[in-house]
Amino acid sequence: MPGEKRKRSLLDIDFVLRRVFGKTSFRSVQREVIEAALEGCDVYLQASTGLGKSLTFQLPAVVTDHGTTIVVSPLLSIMANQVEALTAAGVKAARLDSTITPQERNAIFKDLECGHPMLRLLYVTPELCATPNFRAKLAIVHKQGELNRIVVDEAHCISEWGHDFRAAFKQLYWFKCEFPKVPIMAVTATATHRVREDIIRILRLPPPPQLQMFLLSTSRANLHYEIRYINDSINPLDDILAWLKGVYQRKKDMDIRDSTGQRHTAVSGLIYCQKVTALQNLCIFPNLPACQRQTCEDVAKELRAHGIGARPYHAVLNNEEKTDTTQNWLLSLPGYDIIVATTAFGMGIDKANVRFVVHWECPMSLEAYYQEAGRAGRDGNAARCILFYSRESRDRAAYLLNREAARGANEQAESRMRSFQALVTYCEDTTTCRHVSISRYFGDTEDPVCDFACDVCKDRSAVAAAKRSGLAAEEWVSTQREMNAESFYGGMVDYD
Ligand SMILES: Nc1ncnc2c1ncn2[C@@H]1O[C@H](COP(=O)(O)OP(=O)(O)OP(=O)(O)O)[C@@H](O)[C@H]1O
Repeated sequence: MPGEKRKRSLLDIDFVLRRVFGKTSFRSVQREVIEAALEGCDVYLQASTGLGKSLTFQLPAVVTDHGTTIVVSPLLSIMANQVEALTAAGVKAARLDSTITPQERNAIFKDLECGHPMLRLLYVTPELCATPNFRAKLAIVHKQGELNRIVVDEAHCISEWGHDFRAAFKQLYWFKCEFPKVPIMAVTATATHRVREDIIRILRLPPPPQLQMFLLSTSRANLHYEIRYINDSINPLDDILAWLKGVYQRKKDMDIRDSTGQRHTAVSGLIYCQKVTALQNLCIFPNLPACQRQTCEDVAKELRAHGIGARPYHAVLNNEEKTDTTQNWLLSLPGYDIIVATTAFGMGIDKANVRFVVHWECPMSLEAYYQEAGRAGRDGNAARCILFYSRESRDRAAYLLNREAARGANEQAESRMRSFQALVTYCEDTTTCRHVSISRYFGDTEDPVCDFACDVCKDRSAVAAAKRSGLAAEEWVSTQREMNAESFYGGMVDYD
């Protein structure tokens, strides 16, 4: 970008922040990242969930008065939500994926080839970037001097050591080979040291100072992390009901004092449950104890029976039901305070006031847990992240991972198992601050300050006692596993 224009862009960023994005000030390093992008640098940005990383590539794309930014994203839902929000803000943005019509696709291609594309941001999948047709279109845009920047969102998907490896991401090295002068911006919340090295190497990002690295702490100070130790005979439902009722009561008491008049049950939350429907459940886990057979449907129904506005969300619902549930939850409507969902829910969904995220059972990796828990408290206010951990659910998750590895269904089995082990260590540990454990896993340079925002820092000995009384003994679990494999794994052994 010529000097004068660049200076003007730098002056315009505060105006665009307010006018287009409706924000009053920049958060954290947003300004520095945006300035580096506008200076034409390649950028690596690693920062916590919910920090506002999207703005750091969206704003430069808008403030530059010509040209297009290509955003490579792994998930259609993320693409759809970002394009919708940008369009609502009056920004010309589109996505090229399987969901658009041939007419829409042609219109996008026509715009790209016209010499002065109107599209400021074009969201694409990594698979599309590997196709000769799309590459040829980009070559035209580049030749016309209108290819401003390539953004690789969720860049950890590039690494086989990452938790969400996607083979097509590895082909993105093509951008630097073909367009060496077009800056690349790689963005992620969840990269370990090894994954970070892979991202930089595979994308062929240049050394500093052309590459500007922004490595921020993964810590989310406003999240309160806690583990609740259980075993197969304990149903998390009773615990959650008691906790929720306590929250509502405290809100009710405060409302009376403050006369705010706000609905005291308006506490937005997400409960992650592994299982989908009773049918699927019965097929896979026919012999599990009742509480372990709970599905999204069951949990939502139980909560509703206690007057709590909970709705299920899973793959078997039809699109209309899914949209209805999501929209009403986003609007915080009565009856839609809590979504009980499989982990597929939440990708790309940005709801500011989620006050809690509960994991009903053991998640499959520390990265997945950090990302899912990170959907709480995106407004910066305090939020709770509760994980119900049992050794039986740990072993069932490990069994599934091993089975997947044995079937050769996933070549990244080893790294998935390593990340799962990290999650188990995190759960079993009763002496290290939860924020510190997460930060160290991601290789943050400094330990975060917790300020009693986790169960360990609040009361270490109570956590140790809860673990002793809540978890089944290792000996018992291993005996059950060996002696009663079929009922322990709920028929999964037969299922093979
Ligand atoms: N400067 C700002 N002031 C106020 N809100 C902001 C600012 N920047 C971003 N936000 C808001 O922060 C929220 C999170 O932003 P975004 O979705 O970009 O997060 P993210 O860093 O990509 O997180 P994740 O990795 O979890 O997806 C959004 O609602 C966004 O509008």
